[in-house]
Amino acid sequence: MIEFRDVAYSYGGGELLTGITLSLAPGSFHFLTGPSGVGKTTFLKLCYAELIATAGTIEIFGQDTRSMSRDAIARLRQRVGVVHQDCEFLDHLPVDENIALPLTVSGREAQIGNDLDELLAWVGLRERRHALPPELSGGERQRAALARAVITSPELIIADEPTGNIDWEMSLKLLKLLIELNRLGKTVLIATHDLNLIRAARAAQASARVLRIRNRRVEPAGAEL
Ligand SMILES: Nc1ncnc2c1ncn2[C@@H]1O[C@H](COP(=O)(O)OP(=O)(O)OP(=O)(O)O)[C@@H](O)[C@H]1O
Repeated sequence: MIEFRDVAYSYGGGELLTGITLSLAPGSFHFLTGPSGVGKTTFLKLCYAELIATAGTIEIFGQDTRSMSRDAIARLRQRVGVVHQDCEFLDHLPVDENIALPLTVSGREAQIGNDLDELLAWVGLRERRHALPPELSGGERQRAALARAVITSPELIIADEPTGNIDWEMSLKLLKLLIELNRLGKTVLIATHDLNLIRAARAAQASARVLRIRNRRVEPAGAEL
């Protein structure tokens, strides 16, 4: 699904990431970990063509991101659901309209009906559907962001520190949702610094793999995690 071949990325100074060769198979479940500032968000952005490698090749869904047109990148993004670290919403729109936004803005309003009701129930926000984003708790925001990321039925789900600001119980609920998505065949990639979350995931989903950024490289983590 995603192939990195000798990839490097630099924001203009020295290389932040270098020598990355790896692949994420369809249906796999990966964590990406490493201390703050090592480049986790940058790596995720390379995985959905928000950033283009400064050296090497990245293929997403079999397409080389360096040679893709803007339209092709826009089409590729429709196959990826991203839960961003900051979980921003349009504060003047209720939760359900925010979740449906990816369909509304791409002219697919007709799809909203039942899908949205099911999704609200799945993330436990049916009762909160008319609330405005500033009225939501941290956990509710994260679940709304996950619902928004998956409403278009993406094949790949990328979440950047999805449990960053929420308590442990809520983190486990969110993890359960991500594992369910993986069991439905979605490929899942989660950046987190929370090693307990990784341990909990491995207990529930034995095939979860862990990548770590160290010395500017993304590599499989050892058995210590
Ligand atoms: N647009 C940008 N321009 C220049 N430097 C950037 C840009 N975005 C990120 N950086 C720098 O690249 C480095 C890696 O940032 P990144 O956000 O990828 O790390 P991270 O591991 O996700 O950090 P955190 O865990 O704190 O979110 C940081 O030093 C950051 O300041």
